[in-house]
Amino acid sequence: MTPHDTHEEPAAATAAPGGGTPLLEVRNLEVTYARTPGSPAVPAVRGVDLRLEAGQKLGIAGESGCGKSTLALALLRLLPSSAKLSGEILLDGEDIRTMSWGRLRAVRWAGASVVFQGAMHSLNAVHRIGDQIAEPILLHRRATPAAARKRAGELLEQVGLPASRVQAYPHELSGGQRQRVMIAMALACDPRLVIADEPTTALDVMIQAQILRLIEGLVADQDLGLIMISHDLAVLSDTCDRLAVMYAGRVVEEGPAKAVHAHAAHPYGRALSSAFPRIGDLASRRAPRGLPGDPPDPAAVPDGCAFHPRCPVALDVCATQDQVLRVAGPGRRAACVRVGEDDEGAAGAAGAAGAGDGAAAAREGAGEAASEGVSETTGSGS
Ligand SMILES: Nc1ncnc2c1ncn2[C@@H]1O[C@H](COP(=O)(O)OP(=O)(O)OP(=O)(O)O)[C@@H](O)[C@H]1O
Repeated sequence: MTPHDTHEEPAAATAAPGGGTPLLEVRNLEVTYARTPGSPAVPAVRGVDLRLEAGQKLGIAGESGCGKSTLALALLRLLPSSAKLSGEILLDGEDIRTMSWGRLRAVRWAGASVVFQGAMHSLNAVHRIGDQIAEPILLHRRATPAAARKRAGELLEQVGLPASRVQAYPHELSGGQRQRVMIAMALACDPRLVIADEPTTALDVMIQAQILRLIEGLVADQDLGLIMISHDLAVLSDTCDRLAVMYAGRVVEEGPAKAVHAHAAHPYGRALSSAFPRIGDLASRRAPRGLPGDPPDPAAVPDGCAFHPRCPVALDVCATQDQVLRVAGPGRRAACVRVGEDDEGAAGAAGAAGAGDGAAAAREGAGEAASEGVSETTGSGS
């Protein structure tokens, strides 16, 4: 039985206020990459559910290799042919996974669009910026060349660049300006949903903040849905309404962004949030904590909870029992057997381990918590 089968709560990564059709609903999404003959397949995304309304901003966080980019590519069927995709991806109720290529081409610009990291690689070095922005408008909006060029200038102004930059080539712009151009391109056909995969990773902190504010403003003005992907929980909690934390291809925690960042319910969420400094931490010069160990090879995910070998508060049961998302507070879910304990046990032990003592020392803390009456049967869920 997959964890998906045993969800105790319906998928509610972002609750639909009116209960109507959400902008995006992802149900039990699985992506597996085939490898060369003889090598095991890589299950990169394993049973992910998401839900997003227009005007909402969902952050997806996790370490390198946990499947964030695969999830982003899957949402618009941009995966390589070696990837096998299953589940449902409903954009305004229409399944992206099963729609025709013709319909998909239209949806890719007008329904949803993607901003990738590294704008220099995504822009064509030999074409002027204006022509590159105008191209999808010509193709998908059937605009005249003059109207498409005019719209390209307007879009540049919308992202804070002078319309005259339509004449520029990518190498004539700074990294931050190029990222603004990528955002202008993503908005060219008035999409309902924008997926931004590490949109500010290559930029310095000041430019990063400007781009994030720009994205926030555009989402608010145009009532877009936004999915922003990053390894940096602090950036996501600053920009997004809700957060989903991924580990080894699964969502292991979800909830209101600021609450998850400040006080994660899953030990992995806590470790991830202590790995990135908050403003208060910088002021107090508190050093960010690392997370010992590496994420598992997706082709050989450990039995039980995939995080248990690194978990500072793991119990014996975690090595054998798969964990499913369970209620972890108002609007929050986490896939941890220890959800529901009082915080002093689990979070206290997590703090000890996060300070760098390693998993073994932390397990001692967990053991103490367990001997103080923490039930190992707390919501086993499997
Ligand atoms: N085309 C591919 N073929 C085979 N395996 C792949 C392919 N693309 C990604 N993977 C594997 O799938 C897993 C998830 O990768 P993915 O890029 O989605 O993770 P990520 O969380 O976005 O990482 P990062 O933050 O480093 O981009 C990794 O183990 C990766 O090696």
